[in-house]
Amino acid sequence: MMQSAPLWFRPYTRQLAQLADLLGELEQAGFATQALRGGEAPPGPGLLFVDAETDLPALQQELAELPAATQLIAVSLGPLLSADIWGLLRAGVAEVFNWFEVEKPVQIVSSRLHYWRMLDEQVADLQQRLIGRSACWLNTLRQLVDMAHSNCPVLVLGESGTGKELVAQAMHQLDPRPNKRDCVVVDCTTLIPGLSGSELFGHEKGAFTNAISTRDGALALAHEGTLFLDELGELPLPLQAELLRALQEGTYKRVGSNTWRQARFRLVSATNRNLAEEVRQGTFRQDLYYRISGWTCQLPPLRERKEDIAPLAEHFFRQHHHLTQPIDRQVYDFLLLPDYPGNVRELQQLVSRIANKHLGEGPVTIGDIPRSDWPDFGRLNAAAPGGELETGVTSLLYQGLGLKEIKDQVTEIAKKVAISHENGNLKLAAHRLGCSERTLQMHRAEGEMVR
Ligand SMILES: Nc1ncnc2c1ncn2[C@@H]1O[C@H](COP(=O)(O)OP(=O)(O)OP(=O)(O)O)[C@@H](O)[C@H]1O
Repeated sequence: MMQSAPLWFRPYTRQLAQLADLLGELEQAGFATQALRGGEAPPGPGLLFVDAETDLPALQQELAELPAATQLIAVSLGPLLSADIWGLLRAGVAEVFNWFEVEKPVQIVSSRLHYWRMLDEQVADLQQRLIGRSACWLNTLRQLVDMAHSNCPVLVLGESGTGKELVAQAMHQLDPRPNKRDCVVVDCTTLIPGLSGSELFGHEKGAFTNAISTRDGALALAHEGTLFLDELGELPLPLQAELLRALQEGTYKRVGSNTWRQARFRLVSATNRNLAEEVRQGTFRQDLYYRISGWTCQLPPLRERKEDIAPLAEHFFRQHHHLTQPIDRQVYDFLLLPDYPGNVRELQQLVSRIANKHLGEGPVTIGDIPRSDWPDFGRLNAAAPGGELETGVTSLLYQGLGLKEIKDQVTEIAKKVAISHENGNLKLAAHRLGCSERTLQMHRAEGEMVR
């Protein structure tokens, strides 16, 4: 099968005869390959040909200048040291293998490309519902697709309002199991230990007062589907033991019954608590923690992905409030100011208040912001004596930094904030800062080197 776009490659080896053979094998398998010259932007996934003689530190520096999401396979034409392999992976390469050591090397390339195509399609689809375009959010979405295609139990961690439930639902939707059934949500804050987990395991008629009929619990309802345990950190200790048994054995008993029943489901749990810390303190069972956290997905707080605020706000204005008119730039600028301890939910509520105050058919403007939501002008004037900026600078001073180092640090923060607030658009960020675009390009390249 011929690929639509050529598969680009860059040779970092002098074994040109072997390289030609290997490219021939790829061509024969239907891959059109094309050498990418230095300075050219990668048009899609690519191959890096290396060997034991390759200057890997220089290559790693080169990789740091590529866009963060570039999909790369390193193909070695000879054995590499383990440290070099890990170095390449840390530099952002997804796969490293020795062409002459593995069986079916073409198949490795082809499977990886196939997976990446599926990944890109599913991430683009997810972005319609799980809004965000920041690098860390895109990483989260890629991880989400990976997790959905694995069998592991997944633990979703994140502060309140970061989208844990949304992520769990998306994982169920992406789960490729044929004939999968429902996603059953259990809010662990509502489980009552006195009922011995009737909500989870079900009960027999007469098992306790008010058990007027036999009822299935969440495990039975989630059979062949997904069980989503929300706020798992709140699960009472006695129920943790029973849940562990059910997960280990795949069997459970209804409350008041002696019959073992089977349930097979995909487990997704979520919490905003630090479960690892709770395990250390003995308030959460270690064995259960290991059982539920086959894969851990940490959702970033909104304050760490401010580029996502504008698209999220736009989504809420358009989808939730059906506003079609333009949103004034000053409104977006205002929305960037809060720290959002309540994360996306807090932004959603703020957008609702603005949308509800908006009148008529004109654009949404700064006058639509309710007075109670106005910025804390004291905090905004942080540059004034005694403000946050002064506190920060004082701390740098006492760390022994001189005027130039302090100036450099403040400059770097200003560049980072401006780029983030302009959604990565260097031209607009440079305009805001009154500096050249090139100054910001250098800032970005340095940032990516520490990626
Ligand atoms: N990336 C996103 N795109 C669109 N809507 C989002 C996104 N993230 C969160 N939301 C919305 O924000 C609200 C809170 O999300 P959700 O309930 O999934 O968060 P949570 O982390 O489970 O919160 P909690 O821990 O408080 O239960 C929901 O209305 C959800 O639809």
